[in-house]
Amino acid sequence: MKAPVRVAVTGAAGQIGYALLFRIAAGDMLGPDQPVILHLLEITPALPALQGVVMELNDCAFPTLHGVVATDDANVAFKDVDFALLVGARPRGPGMERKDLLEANGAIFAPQGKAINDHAKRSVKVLVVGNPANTNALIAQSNAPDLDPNCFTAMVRLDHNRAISQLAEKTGALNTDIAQVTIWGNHSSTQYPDVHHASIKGKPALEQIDQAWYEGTFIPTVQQRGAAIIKARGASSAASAASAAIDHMRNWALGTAEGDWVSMGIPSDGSYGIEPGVIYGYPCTCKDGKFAIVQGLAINEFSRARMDATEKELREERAGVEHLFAK
Ligand SMILES: NC(=O)C1=CN([C@@H]2O[C@H](COP(=O)(O)OP(=O)(O)OC[C@H]3O[C@@H](n4cnc5c(N)ncnc54)[C@H](O)[C@@H]3O)[C@@H](O)[C@H]2O)C=CC1
Ligand SMILES: O=C([O-])CC(=O)C(=O)O
Repeated sequence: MKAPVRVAVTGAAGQIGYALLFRIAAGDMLGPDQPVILHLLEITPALPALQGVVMELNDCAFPTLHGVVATDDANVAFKDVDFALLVGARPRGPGMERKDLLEANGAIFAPQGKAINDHAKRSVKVLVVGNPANTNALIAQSNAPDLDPNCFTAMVRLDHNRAISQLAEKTGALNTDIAQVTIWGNHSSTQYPDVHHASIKGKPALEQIDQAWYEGTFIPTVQQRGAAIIKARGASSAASAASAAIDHMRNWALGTAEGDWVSMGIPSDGSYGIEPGVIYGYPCTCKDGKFAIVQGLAINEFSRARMDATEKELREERAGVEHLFAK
């Protein structure tokens, strides 16, 4: 067994929290040889419910769970943490876009970014799940000037996994037969699920699906999947979101598979003509705890227009929250 690492999860008494904590504690995120100490943050009124979750975590007697800290104080929650999953935020209801949550949720991420800046390990890996995830990640990052900007990422992995599953279902392949799918841009309905470089059973995906299905069914299905789940369940996706968060962190910490990549919302460095200063979904490989953007992919006009549209939305979201950035 390795020495334990500290993993903060905010919104720990919420829907996603309930699907996430037990898997992290069981070793699904960092491996069965990596003990964790969970740091759980909630708002004060949710502390009794959080205590119930802590009781259940303890009752599982997980070999990899070496401790739990439950608190309503962000300075305690982020103290010395190696990983932080920022889930705590309001979910949307039917008929809303995720950016409609910006006013209610944006304000959560400035103080949390500052608390991470002041208390977390300098190597902390932060994943923002709470919506609108990309812009909330930007708010947190801008309030953490002492940390490497690349400590902050946003979750587009659920969209990535949805894209894989749609392709598998359409072509009768297994999820594991599909590689090199990309979600560019925002975790919103402007995201661009790109299969131009993807393969199914080692052969180009675009040769195995027709363009009409790609444009008319696949792209809108992936873009609108969150809304479809809300309509069906009456609540936003929780178990699949938790699973994607685990995938994102596991790959970031432990690496991506040879010959494949994953989609991560990361600070743009100008790659693919995307303006720096937004958190944008890119194809990434991970090694030794660091991510790198996959470079050199050919971008045709179809892709360019969609990559630019989602960048534009992110710049607009940013313009609406600049008052929350650290001065
Ligand atoms: N990026 C993605 O792919 C996805 C993002 N989401 C988003 O994740 C967020 C959480 O979703 P659910 O767990 O379903 O919501 P939920 O309402 O069940 O749970 C949210 C929890 O956060 C807590 N919370 C609120 N403010 C907080 C603060 N300042 N500090 C700590 N905790 C706080 C609440 O008390 C609540 O327990 C929502 O914004 C939702 O839209 C959901 C699915 C996928
Ligand atoms: O759609 C929502 O509001 C929740 C979410 O982000 C998703 O399921 O992708």
